[in-house]
Amino acid sequence: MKYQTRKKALVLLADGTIFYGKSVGIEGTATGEICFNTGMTGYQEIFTDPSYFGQIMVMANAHIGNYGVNNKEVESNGIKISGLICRNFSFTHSRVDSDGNLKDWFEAHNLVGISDVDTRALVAYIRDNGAMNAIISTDVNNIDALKKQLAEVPSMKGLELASKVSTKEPYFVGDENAEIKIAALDIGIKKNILRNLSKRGAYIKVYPYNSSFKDLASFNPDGYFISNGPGDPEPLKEAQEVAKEIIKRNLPLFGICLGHQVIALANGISTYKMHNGHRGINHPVKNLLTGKGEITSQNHGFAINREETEANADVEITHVHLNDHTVAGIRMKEKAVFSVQYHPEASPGPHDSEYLFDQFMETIKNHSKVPA
Ligand SMILES: NC(=O)CC[C@H](N)C(=O)O
Repeated sequence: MKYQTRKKALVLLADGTIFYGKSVGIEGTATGEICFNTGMTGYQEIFTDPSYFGQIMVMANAHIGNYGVNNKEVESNGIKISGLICRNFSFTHSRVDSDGNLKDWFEAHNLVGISDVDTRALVAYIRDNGAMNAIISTDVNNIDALKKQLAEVPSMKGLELASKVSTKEPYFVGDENAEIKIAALDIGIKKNILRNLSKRGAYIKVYPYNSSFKDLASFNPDGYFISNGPGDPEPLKEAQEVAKEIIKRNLPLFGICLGHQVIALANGISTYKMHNGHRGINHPVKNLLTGKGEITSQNHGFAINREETEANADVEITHVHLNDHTVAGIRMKEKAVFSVQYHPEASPGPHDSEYLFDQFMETIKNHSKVPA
């Protein structure tokens, strides 16, 4: 392999802490909220997950890039993280069905990445000190200017980001002759959710983030879906309005992650920013309805208020995160409405929770049998 001269680069945290590393190829500066993912595989799916928009990703896995990239393993139309921090970046890769290497892919998408960072120390630091903004840069001699630039980066709390990643125009997925029609509100939707719905026999129309209930209802769907996505759920008033209208009419509704938070807000349950979110592919969740455990894929920095959920007469907690007992899933007692804080579509991650898509299809089928 040709020896690469690699520029020194740094990570500057909002509290002034600095970690040094080397540029993985693209020189420049990137900003965002720093977060870490503990998954040992699935980097390409993570980098393209729209829920990570506006975040600098620290990969806890020691090796990134070693299996290259594959054009099919994407969760959206491009890289959505704002920058990458890792330990060892592999400039060569080995995998039969790869379409190229990660460095070229980063260059094609203009992504700033830093390797050779002591990611174990950095992950422990963020874990202990909580989520905060950061700047990564190859401009290592200009720390005062970087500090100024970092001070301008908005806080994730209160930040609306769905509009940055949502589709501009509605589009369709699946077989138009399918038995079940679903209207999906795209506030940052992952492709694997659409794959999971279409492979279960759904024809889906995906709507932009600011669509109204009337827009979605014009498709005459059998069920409604509100997607995952980036940012704080609180400012997403239009999406909350859509959820309220669906709930009012007792129509089938399933929400994932940001969609789950929107459904909670529509029920008057508040959300809060966690000290440090859940991001990884081995998070244990208990299904309180079956008593069974699930190993889940997670990616969230906000959660819904547990006390308010328990006190809400219309809502019941169905799933609990076993590490910290945060709410991982809810359903509405008298309605065909349920949601989870984690990712049944995984990608990456284990498929223990795929049954939730089956449950959604069943809910829709049973619901349509009930006379209106
Ligand atoms: N994956 C998601 O939908 C994340 C939801 C929200 N942006 C959060 O961080 O909690």
